[in-house]
Amino acid sequence: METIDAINTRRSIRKVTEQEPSKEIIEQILDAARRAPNHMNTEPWHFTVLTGEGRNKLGEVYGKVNQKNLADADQPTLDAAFEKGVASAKRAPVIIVVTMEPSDNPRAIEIEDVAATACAVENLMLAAHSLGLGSIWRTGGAAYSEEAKQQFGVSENGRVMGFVYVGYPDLETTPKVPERKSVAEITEWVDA
Ligand SMILES: Cc1cc2nc3c(=O)[nH]c(=O)nc-3n(C[C@H](O)[C@H](O)[C@H](O)COP(=O)(O)O)c2cc1C
Repeated sequence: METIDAINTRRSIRKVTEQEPSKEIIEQILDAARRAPNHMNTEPWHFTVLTGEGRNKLGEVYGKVNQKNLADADQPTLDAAFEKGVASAKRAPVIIVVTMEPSDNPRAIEIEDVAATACAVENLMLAAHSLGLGSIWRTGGAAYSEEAKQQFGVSENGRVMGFVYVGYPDLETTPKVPERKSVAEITEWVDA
């Protein structure tokens, strides 16, 4: 697939089949991720690939965050909220937890490390699409929780950037193309 076609046709894929992509194909998309631009070559990204029961690591985070939002609930309600979280982390056969540690180079700027990691995620998603996989970047409150930082070994200054769900698209559900502003609406040309 041409790069321009991959960019123009990628969609966030919310529904995928249970078929687990091979380790080789996941390594291929991670290889694309690590080629993203990054100022001062800080390479601030890290990827934790969850498959099978490994997805419970994220499920536990979702579960605990669900429970935190239920002040004064009884035990059965708390248990159900936890189980709902565990089930949420089974929505794709592979989930890639993307974390970022800011560089210790005193000249590095944190937002640039965040930007570089976001570029890596886009590379990853475009590579996935070009190889026939579907993906979606998910965050929600869980990504910004202390529980997630602890679970995935992120330092105080680091960040959980999100959870990229990967699998083979369930072809019965065609994602809607979100409306986008035209190039003219978002662009100003200055030539004098
Ligand atoms: C930083 C970030 C976080 C996102 N978090 C979520 C999320 O938590 N849940 C979700 O359904 N989609 C999430 N998305 C996907 C967007 O909803 C999606 O990109 C947007 O609707 C445009 O659709 P497209 O990716 O198909 O072009 C996220 C996207 C980004 C960039």
